[in-house]
Amino acid sequence: MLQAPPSHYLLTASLSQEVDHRTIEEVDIDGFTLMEVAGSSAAKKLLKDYKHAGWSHGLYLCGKGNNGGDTLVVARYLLQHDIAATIVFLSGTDDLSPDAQKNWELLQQFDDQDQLQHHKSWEAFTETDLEYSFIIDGMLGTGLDSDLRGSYTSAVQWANEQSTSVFAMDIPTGLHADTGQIMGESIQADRTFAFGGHKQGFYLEVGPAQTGDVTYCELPFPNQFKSSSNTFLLDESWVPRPTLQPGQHKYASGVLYIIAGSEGLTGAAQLAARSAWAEGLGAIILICPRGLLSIYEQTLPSIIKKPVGSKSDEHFTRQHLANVLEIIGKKEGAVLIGPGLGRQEGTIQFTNEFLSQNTRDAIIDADALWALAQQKDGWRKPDNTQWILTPHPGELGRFTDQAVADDYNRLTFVRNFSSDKQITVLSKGMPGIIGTSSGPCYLTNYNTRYFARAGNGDVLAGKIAAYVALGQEPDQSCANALLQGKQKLDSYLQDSSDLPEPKDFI
Ligand SMILES: NC(=O)C1=CN([C@@H]2O[C@H](COP(=O)(O)OP(=O)(O)OC[C@H]3O[C@@H](n4cnc5c(N)ncnc54)[C@H](OP(=O)(O)O)[C@@H]3O)[C@@H](O)[C@H]2O)[C@@H](O)CC1
Ligand SMILES: Nc1ncnc2c1ncn2[C@@H]1O[C@H](COP(=O)(O)OP(=O)(O)O)[C@@H](O)[C@H]1O
Ligand SMILES: [K+]
Repeated sequence: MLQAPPSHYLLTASLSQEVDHRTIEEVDIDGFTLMEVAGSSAAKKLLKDYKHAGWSHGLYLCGKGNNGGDTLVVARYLLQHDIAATIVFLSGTDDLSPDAQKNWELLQQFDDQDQLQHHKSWEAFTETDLEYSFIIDGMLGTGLDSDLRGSYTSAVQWANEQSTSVFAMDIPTGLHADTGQIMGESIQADRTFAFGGHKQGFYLEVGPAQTGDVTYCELPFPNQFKSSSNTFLLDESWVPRPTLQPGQHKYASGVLYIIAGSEGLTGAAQLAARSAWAEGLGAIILICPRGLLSIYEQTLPSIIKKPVGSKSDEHFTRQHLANVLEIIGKKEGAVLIGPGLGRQEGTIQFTNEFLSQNTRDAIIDADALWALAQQKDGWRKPDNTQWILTPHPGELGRFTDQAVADDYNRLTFVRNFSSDKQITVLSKGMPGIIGTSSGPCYLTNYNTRYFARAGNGDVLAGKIAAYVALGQEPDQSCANALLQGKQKLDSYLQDSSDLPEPKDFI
């Protein structure tokens, strides 16, 4: 099972509030202290990372809640470094949260050189006309409860039009912490300092474009308070690399059966087989309709081919079922089914009967997903097997009548679907989402659009299947396959500005 470190737990707004609250109530670290840790941590990172930027004057946009309070702490630290501060209180200063109020009083005491100005409304501020070295967004944090109201909208629009860098405290104002949707308007930050946890919405919908770079600032929250998070950020900083143990015998270091290909779609089978082979498997056995054997004999020399049916067969049908089950019954191994199978009626019947009788771990991709979805909800994974489904958004949508158009709904659906069906689901797209049978979901944070070319799904399925055949858990196999593709993408882009092709990810 994947085990994300606490820095990679993704928080919703309510979980953030619960963690704050429990830390204050149960471990007796008060809110003022938490605010000090949050603001000082962001301030120190800013001072360190931008020490050569020649900052002289910052603009701080503050709401009346604790997000505004964090921002006043930042202003105080930077003032200590001779960076003047203009504070704009969008909701005035009469109704600040108690900790923000304390910090406002404190900040004024640190202004011994008259470097602090403030305005008690957005309208009061727009009358002035100074140049600022940066803008800090401390208007709203996890307390956002609706589309932006009042002058918050104008302030956000104005900040987004400035050429100055914008740094968001905790979350860009207007971005929904759970869904990644924009609530009317949202700050488009250059960088976001996430206090005590990344928010789930950073990685959904437009989240990545609004947050800019995300910097995690640790707060003294006991890890167990975050443990009800069921969503995690997947990146190479923590996912264990696969440990491949080449066996003495070809059948001892992982056997993968691939059931793929049909007339006109043999390329998908070849890409999946090559991709899996590159991971060092002992043996790959490509089961194919006999009519296609000659193609694979020429293109896949390292792969063992087991043809079924007669020479005129160019797609799978039910008549092949007994033979296929017999082949995969011979040696332990995993099964990849789907790439290029086609959607003939006979193939759909073959696939569904195969899946109901197969007792091997199975990776179900492409046309096998199509076949499965034809059964509507009337399918169950046989006991004692592990299944991984790898749907792209269109394929995922066939398993549900609910809308999965936005990422939050997709995440919710993937979580419920994986747990109801007791399977692992790799929902392809941006972000990629791995859903597991026990509940946890994992989100990618990199640009997956480079993979949106025909054939990349076959390569990905081949990699996942290879890792399963080598004995990795399903969630780990999906994570490794995704991140391996990302690594290949990064190194490809270092040398080339062309669009990568599927072969570049093998
Ligand atoms: N001690 C702690 O707990 C810690 C907290 N931390 C920090 O606190 C942040 C959460 O603070 P928070 O809960 O005070 O909420 P926050 O986002 O500042 O604003 C709430 C106010 O906004 C208003 N408002 C809401 N929606 C609005 C809208 N659409 N348009 C306009 N106004 C709107 C609403 O006003 P009302 O409707 O009540 O008049 C409400 O009063 C968190 O993100 C982190 O930065 C951590 O750093 C350290 C520990
Ligand atoms: N390494 C990877 N990391 C993230 N996403 C990936 C990776 N490889 C493939 N994908 C996802 O798979 C999709 C391609 O799969 P799919 O649409 O099924 O294509 P096809 O079956 O035509 O090859 C990409 O758009 C991307 O979302
Ligand atoms: K903010």
